[in-house]
Amino acid sequence: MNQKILIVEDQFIEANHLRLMLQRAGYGVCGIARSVDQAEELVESEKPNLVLLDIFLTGKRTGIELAEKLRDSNIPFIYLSANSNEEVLNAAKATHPNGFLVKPFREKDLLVALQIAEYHHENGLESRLRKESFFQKQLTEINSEKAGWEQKLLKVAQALQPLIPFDYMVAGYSGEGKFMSNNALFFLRIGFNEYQVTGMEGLQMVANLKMDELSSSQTKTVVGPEVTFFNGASFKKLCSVPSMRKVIADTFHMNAVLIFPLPEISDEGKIFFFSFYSRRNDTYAEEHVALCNRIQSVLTKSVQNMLKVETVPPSEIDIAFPPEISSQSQSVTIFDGIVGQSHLLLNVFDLINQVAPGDTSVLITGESGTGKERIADSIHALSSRKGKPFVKVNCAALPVNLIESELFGHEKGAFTGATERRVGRFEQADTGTIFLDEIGDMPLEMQVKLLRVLQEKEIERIGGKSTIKVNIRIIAATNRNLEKEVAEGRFRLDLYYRLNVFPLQLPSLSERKEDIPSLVDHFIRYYSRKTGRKISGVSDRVMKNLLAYDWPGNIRELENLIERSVLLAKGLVIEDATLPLMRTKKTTSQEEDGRMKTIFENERDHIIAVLKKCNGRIRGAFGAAEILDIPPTTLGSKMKKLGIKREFVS
Ligand SMILES: Nc1ncnc2c1ncn2[C@@H]1O[C@H](COP(=O)(O)OP(=O)(O)OP(=O)(O)O)[C@@H](O)[C@H]1O
Repeated sequence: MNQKILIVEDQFIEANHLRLMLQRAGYGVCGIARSVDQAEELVESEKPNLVLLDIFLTGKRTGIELAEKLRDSNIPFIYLSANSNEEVLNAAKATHPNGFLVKPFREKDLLVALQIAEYHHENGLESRLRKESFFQKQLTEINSEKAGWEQKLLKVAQALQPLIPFDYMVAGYSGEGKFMSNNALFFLRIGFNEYQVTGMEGLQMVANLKMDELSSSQTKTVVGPEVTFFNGASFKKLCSVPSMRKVIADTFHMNAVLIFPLPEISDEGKIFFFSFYSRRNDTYAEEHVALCNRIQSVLTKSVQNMLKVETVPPSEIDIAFPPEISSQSQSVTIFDGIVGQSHLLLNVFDLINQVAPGDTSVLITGESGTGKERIADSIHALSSRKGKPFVKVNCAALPVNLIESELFGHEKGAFTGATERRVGRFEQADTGTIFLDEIGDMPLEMQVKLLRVLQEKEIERIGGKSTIKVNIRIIAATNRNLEKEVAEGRFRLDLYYRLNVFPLQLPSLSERKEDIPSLVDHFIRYYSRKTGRKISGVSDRVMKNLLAYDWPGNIRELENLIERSVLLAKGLVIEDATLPLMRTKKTTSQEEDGRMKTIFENERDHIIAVLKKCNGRIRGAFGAAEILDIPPTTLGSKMKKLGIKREFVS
């Protein structure tokens, strides 16, 4: 074991004790630092493989500051700390540690934590390399295909998504020019593997700008030769002056950008570049810059090839560039039964796609009824454990005195009433997955036992004399704020860190109201089939109310309401759906309730108003598409997305 470990700990006795434990286990200790300054020097001179990091140290700076540097240098680290308050915990969590040990800990805990950290670090590197080599393979395939420039770039966009998350991507030359205006492509993500692709004309139309206004924004958009990113406030500042970035941010509500130039490809001094935009305001980080630098040369070669085989000379491409093409690939069906296409849900799909194949523990958080159990089903179904046991345990529903025997099992005669041997849930889940729902409700004394299962992958039946090895993947879920639970002493910090290897936060329904129309459609179809009733939709008034409601019970509440309404509907359309009055916002006009409409509601209302004027007619002269100045196909897809049905508005 040639591992060099740096100990960053200001308590001399504790540091020395740690050194002895590590050396006994065969690790090399390359230094002990008492402050962040000392640690920085040792990191520089000794290049440790791993750092054990106390949070509060001698001097003003804390271990959390050092952690950020370690992350940038790709050095794994484990925090050593006593239970801390919520603020410190959140800051520590944000640095993505490779482990967390709560003092005092046993030698065994330390060694297991080290093994896990090494495993995750190597696994992380390995999965990164795997993803990157898969991307290179995809590029080779794309290059060998006989397809047009836009089709090829679309495939590049799809291949880039798992490496660089984005909601909008631009590819083209920086600055103004004929070549650029005909070849720049814009990719709006509208599904898991689905994009709407437009040229400049398409963007011009959606942004509602004149072509010369857009060209002038384009001229002002400078792209340098370096990979750069802007998140949140710095992105806002970047967009405070006119540019293409401002147009995109304003039109599609973006909050971060990563600019990835390919300086070797230039035309009359203009550099070819990709820009990735995200609606989240913290998406991009140094790791994306490093990734871009690693894939830059292969992507450059690939784009050069695509440009070479583009048969139509750029100057001959005229304005007849298809205003919109879209793509949909097979993989859209992998999340069968999980309805919605909001960017927040697409982010969740990306994370599931990333984590499902491995054995990593997953912690799903989110309000009650947001679909945590649904997501757990999906992770198991997409993993290599599919077809093996999937055992669900609701920790809140188990009586405290039965929970241990339920989870671990017991031997015959282990306690009064144990007349038979019982195989516990962990054993039942062997080779498969166990889903621990409502983990935040697990009593503290059981948490210690669960921690042992997670660390040692073995259990002991109550009254049993030997340990039993189990091979299980753990998915846990809670609607509680676990950080708060830890800070208030109700949840063990070390267990929290062991479960939180891969956190998955589900958005509430009120954060993704644009998914309501498709969820309503889905539940109506489901309950119509189930009850044998023929219901085709909800009236426009009902949809308005559903969109204005804030859904404290999330999807479950919506599902229950639709189930009830399907049963009670008098005709083919649900005309009445009673929502709790207190929480329904008035929808008649924004002046009445003082609430400003969202862009989504505004767009929906405007389209409905136009459709009403045209008696539901979409195409042709005086059709809604003509009045709205968008292609009928675009209007069709917008109506679908916004839950507008022609028959209900005419
Ligand atoms: N995206 C979705 N598409 C369709 N149905 C969904 C979706 N998400 C959840 N549901 C349905 O909503 C209901 C509630 O979901 P689920 O039980 O998974 O929520 P939960 O977050 O685990 O709730 P709790 O915290 O109360 O246990 C279920 O009937 C589920 O099938």
